[in-house]
Amino acid sequence: MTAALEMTGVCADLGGRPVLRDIDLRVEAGEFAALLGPNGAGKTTLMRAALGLVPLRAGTVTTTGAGYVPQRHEFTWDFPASVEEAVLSGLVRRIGLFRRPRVEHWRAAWDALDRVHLADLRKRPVGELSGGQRQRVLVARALVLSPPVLLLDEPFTGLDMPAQETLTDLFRGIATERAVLMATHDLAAAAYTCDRLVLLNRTVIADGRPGALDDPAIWMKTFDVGPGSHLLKALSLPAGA
Ligand SMILES: Nc1ncnc2c1ncn2[C@@H]1O[C@H](COP(=O)(O)OP(=O)(O)OP(=O)(O)O)[C@@H](O)[C@H]1O
Repeated sequence: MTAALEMTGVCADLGGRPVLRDIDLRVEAGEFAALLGPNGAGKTTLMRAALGLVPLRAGTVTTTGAGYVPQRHEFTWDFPASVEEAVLSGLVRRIGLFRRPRVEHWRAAWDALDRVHLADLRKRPVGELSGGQRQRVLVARALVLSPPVLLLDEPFTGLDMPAQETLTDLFRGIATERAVLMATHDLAAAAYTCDRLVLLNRTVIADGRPGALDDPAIWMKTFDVGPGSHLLKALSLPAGA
C-alpha cells in the first residue's frame, strides 16, 4: 500500500542545532496515530519537515499532500473574516493570492465545513467562535485540499472534555479515509483513542499499538523521567526499574 506519508532517515537542524535525527516514519490511510514526546522533542519540527517547510540535512520525505492544523494560537482570530473565508484561505495557493475564488473553491470550502459540522456557522465572524469551533475551522481549512495525510498540532490544548470528545470523534472519522498524525501532550487520551503511538524525542524511540508499548523503560527514555513517575501511573504502567 502506498504510504500517505513516508519519512526515511530524516535529519534536520534548526539554528545550527540538530533537532531531528534518523526519523523513519510511515503512515497510511486508515491510521490514527499520536505523536508523543516532551516539550522540545521535535514534534512540530517533524510535522513542518513533512510539509517541506524545514530543510533536511539528510533523508527523504514522500507524500502526495499533507494538510496541517497549526496550534490554535498561531492563527489570527481577530481578523475580520467569516468562517467560510477562513476555510477558503486554505486554498490560497491554488486560487492565487489576488484572484477571486471560483464556484468550485467555495464548494470545496462548504464541503469541508460540512465535514466538521460547522455548515450552519459559515457566515459567522471567526472571532465570535468558541475554542472548539475554532479548532474545527482549522481542521476544515486543512481538509479543503483533500490531503492524504492530516497533521494535527496539539488540537486539544485549552479545550473542555466535551469539545475534546467531539474533536476525537471527528478525527477518528477522518482517519477512516486518510492518515491522521496528531501531536498531543494528553498521553492517556492518546493511548485510549489512537490506533498507534509514536514516541519521539529527537528520534523515534518506539512506535506501535498502545497495548504493545507497555514497557515503562521506553516511556522513561522518551520523557526523561525516573521510575515511579506520575507519567507511568497515569498510563497504568508499573514503576520502572
Ligand atoms: N526556528 C527555530 N530556530 C532554532 N531552534 C528552534 C526553532 N524552532 C524550534 N527550535 C528548537 O527545536 C527543538 C524542537 O522544537 P519543536 O517545537 O519541534 O518541539 P515540540 O516537540 O513540538 O515541543 P512542544 O511540545 O513544546 O510544542 C526545541 O529545542 C526548539 O527550541
